[in-house]
Amino acid sequence: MSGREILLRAEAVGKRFGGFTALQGIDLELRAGERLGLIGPNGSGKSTFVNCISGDFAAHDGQVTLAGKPLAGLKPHRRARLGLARTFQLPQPFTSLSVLENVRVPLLFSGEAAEASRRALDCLEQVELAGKADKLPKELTQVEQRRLELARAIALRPQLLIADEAMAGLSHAEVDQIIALLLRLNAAGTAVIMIEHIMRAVTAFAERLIVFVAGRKIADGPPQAVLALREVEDAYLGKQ
Ligand SMILES: Nc1ncnc2c1ncn2[C@@H]1O[C@H](COP(=O)(O)OP(=O)(O)OP(=O)(O)O)[C@@H](O)[C@H]1O
Repeated sequence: MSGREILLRAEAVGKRFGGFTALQGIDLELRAGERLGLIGPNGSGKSTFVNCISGDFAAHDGQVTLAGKPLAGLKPHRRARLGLARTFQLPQPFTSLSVLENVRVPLLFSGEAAEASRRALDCLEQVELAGKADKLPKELTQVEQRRLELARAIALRPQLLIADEAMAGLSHAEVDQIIALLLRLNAAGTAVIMIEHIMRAVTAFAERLIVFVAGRKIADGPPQAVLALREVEDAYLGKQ
């Protein structure tokens, strides 16, 4: 892994909401094809960090580069074209469009219009939703809606996929389905940052773990070593 090039580099990223500091001094290097788990107690800044990377929020401090290109000032769709994709904690499909159309939308904006339908169907096959291409999102089960959210995210063949709690509310078997799907995407070359509270999913998936507490990164390393740290245990027991 250490031989691969740096894909994402975050340096001293900080974000405030009014007088409240939600993130401070976050440094992170992620290599191409890496599987990173991002964990931390509720409110520790995980989604805020993802929002700063994805362009949904503007960071107040620091900078983020993807494959060496600064992301500051770029709208989310421009970041998507550079190879960055994310899912949201609550799936955000276009409710009046079919499942297939939902996956076609990002492709239409990317200049791949001619082959958008073929590519959209290919993405639905990857997430095992091709049989429901003509359904509306509301006709899907919860796990199918999560898979649709992932299909929309991978439509542009991202180099980096950030999955923000893609498994919340799912059954044990459904969680396994999403882990398998993310592992397949990763095996095909996509780096993945998994933000997740379901610890067995994180440990099954991630080859490296970072931990946020109160807007700061307190640990970064191999999962078993990170989870054995006293300060990580304390954070989950509410001692920090
Ligand atoms: N738009 C916002 N305006 C004000 N405060 C915000 C906003 N978004 C997040 N925060 C605050 O920033 C802190 C970090 O929130 P964030 O959602 O990033 O945490 P998280 O680690 O993702 O939590 P969870 O695991 O519950 O999703 C919290 O205290 C939250 O209330």
